[in-house]
Amino acid sequence: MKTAGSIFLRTHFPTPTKLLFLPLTNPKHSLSLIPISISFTRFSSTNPNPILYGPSLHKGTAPTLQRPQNDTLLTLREDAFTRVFHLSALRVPSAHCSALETRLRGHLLNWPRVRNIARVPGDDLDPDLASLVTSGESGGGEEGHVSLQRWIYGQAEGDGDVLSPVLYREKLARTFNTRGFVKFRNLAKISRPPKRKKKKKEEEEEEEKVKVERCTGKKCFATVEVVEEDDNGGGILGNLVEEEFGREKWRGSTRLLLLDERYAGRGVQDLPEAIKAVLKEYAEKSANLTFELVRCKLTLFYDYWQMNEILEVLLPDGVVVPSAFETVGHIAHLNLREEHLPYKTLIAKVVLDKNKPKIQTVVNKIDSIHNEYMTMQLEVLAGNHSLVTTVVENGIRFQVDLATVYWSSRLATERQRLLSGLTRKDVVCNVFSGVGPLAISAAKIVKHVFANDLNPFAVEYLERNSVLNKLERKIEVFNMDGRRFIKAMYASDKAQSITQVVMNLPNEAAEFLDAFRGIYKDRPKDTECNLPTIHVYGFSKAQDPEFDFHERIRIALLEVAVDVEMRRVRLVAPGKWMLCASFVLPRSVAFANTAIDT
Ligand SMILES: C[S@@+](CC[C@H](N)C(=O)[O-])C[C@H]1O[C@@H](n2cnc3c(N)ncnc32)[C@H](O)[C@@H]1O
Repeated sequence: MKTAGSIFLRTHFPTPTKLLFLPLTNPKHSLSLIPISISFTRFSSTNPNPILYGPSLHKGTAPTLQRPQNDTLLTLREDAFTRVFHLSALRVPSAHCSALETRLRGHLLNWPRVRNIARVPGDDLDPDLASLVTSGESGGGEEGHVSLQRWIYGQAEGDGDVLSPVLYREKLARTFNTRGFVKFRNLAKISRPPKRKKKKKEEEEEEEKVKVERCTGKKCFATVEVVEEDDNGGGILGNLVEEEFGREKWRGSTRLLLLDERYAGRGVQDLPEAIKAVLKEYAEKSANLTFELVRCKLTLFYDYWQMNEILEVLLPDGVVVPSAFETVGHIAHLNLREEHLPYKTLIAKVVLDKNKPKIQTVVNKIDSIHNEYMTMQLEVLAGNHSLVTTVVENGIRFQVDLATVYWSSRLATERQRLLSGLTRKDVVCNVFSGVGPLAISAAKIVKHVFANDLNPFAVEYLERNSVLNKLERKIEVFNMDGRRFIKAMYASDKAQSITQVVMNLPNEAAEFLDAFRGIYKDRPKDTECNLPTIHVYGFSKAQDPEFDFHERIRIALLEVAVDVEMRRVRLVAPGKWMLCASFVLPRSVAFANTAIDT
C-alpha cells in the first residue's frame, strides 16, 4: 500500500559553535592565521561584523601557509591552498534533485563554480536494482518487495517467471546434493558470464576508479564528502524515518543538495519554513519520499581558486597583485613592476596554472622597446620556451616569433577600424607592415597590397602568413627602409594605383612623411593623378595631443595647409596618447620641387 510521503528531518547538531581560521591583521594579505571561535549567531542581521559571503582562502580550515622568504625558496605548495568548509546538505532522491534545486535555489549554496547538486560515493544504485527497490516510489514497499524477490530469486510467491541461468543454477545448487551434481557437469558453464563481458565490466570498474581518483586528487577543484555517518551508513538523520515514523529510509539513488553556508551546522528546526514547505509538498505528492539533512565537508583545492585570489595570499602586504597580461597565441606576456621581480617565477607559475591549456608559456618583458625592429627582450618565466606562436585575428592566422618580430594584440581594434574603411577598389601600401596583421587582413578586402618592413624576420613571417592565408597572390612583399620604399613605389608605375598608405611606426612615422614631398616633381604640374589617403600613427604627451601631432605632420611635409582628420587611438601610458592622422596627400606636396634627399 502506498502512503503519502513526508519530510523526516531532525537535527542532531550541537549548539552551533565552530572554529574558523581568520587572518590576524589585514584580511587581504595576512598569512598569519589564528583560530577564533565564532557563534553561528554571526549570521543574524544584528551582528555588526558579519563574515563575508562566499568562498575565500581566508575562510574554512587550512594548512598553515608559508610566506615565501626569497626567490630561491619560491616554490608554490599547491596543498597550502586546500580549504575545507563544513556545510549542511539535503540528501534527496536523485530523480527529484533538479526540480528541488530549482525550487530551493535561494537556500542552496551559490558559490562560483561549485555545483550545488553533489554526488558522493554510494549515491548511485544499480539502475535495475533501483527500479525494483524504488518501484512506485515506494522506497521498498510491497511492490518493491515482490520485484526484489523476483530479481533475487527469479520468482516471487505465485509468480510464474522463467528463471534466469544464474537463478536456475542457484536453484539447482540448493536442490541437489553432491551426488546430484554429477549429473550436471556443465553446471558451472550455465551460469558463468561470458569472458568478454567480464572483461568489459573490469574495464568499466577501472574507469570508475580513475574517475574517483581524479576527483579526490589535486586536479579536481572541489570534492564533497558526507561526514558523521552513523553505523548503518546513513547520514546523521539516516534512521530518523524509522525511528519517528516507522518507515524505511529511501533506498534508491540519491543526491546531495548543498545548503547555503548560513545553514551550516543548523538543525532541522532551524531551517527556514520555506525549505520545509517545499520538501513537505514533494513528500505529500510522492509516496514515501524521504529527505535527510546531513553534514558534509566541501573541500576546495588549489585548482579552485582564481589567479588573483592565490596571488593575493602569496604576495606580501602592500604589493599590488598583477591582474592583467597580454596574450599572444599560447604566450602570456607580463609586464611586471620592480616590486614583483622577487616573486616573478611564482607569479608566472600561477598565471600558467590558472590559464592552461590556452597559455603554455609565461614571459616577462625585460626592457622597454628601443630597437628599430620594435622587438621586445623577453624572459621565459614558466612553461615551454617556444616564442613562436600562432595568433588568430578576425579569422586570419598569423605566425609570429616574439623573439624576432613585433606583435601587439592591443592594436586589433584599431586595425579593424582601419579595415572597415577599405573597399575592393583600394590598393594599399603598408610601409611598416610587421608580420602583416593589417596587410594580410586588408588583402582579403582590397585589390592589392604592397607590404614592407625593415626587419628581415618580419618579412619572412609576412610571406609565410600570406601563404598560410592563401593571399600571396594579392600581396607583394618588400624588405627595405620605409622612406626608400615610399620613394621606390612612387617612382614606379605602381604609383597611380595606390589609394591608401598606412604608416604604423608611432615613434617616428610622421617624420617619414617627408618622403612624399616631390614624388611627382618630374611630372607636368597639371597632370591628372591619384593622390593617396595617408594614415599615419604617432604618440604625443602634449597637453593638446592633436595639435602637437598635426604640427609634426606639417613640419615633415613642409606644408602649412594640410586638412587632417585626427583620432585618439588609445592611452598607452599616463598622459601619452597614440593618435592616428588621416589625410589626402596635398597636391602641392606631391608636385613640390624641393624633394628632400636622404
Ligand atoms: C609598430 S610595428 C607595426 C607593425 C605592424 N604594422 C603591426 O601592426 O603589427 C613597426 C614595424 O616597423 C618596422 N620598422 C622599423 N623601422 C623601420 C624602417 N625604418 N623602415 C621600415 N620598417 C621599419 C619594424 O620592424 C616593425 O615591424
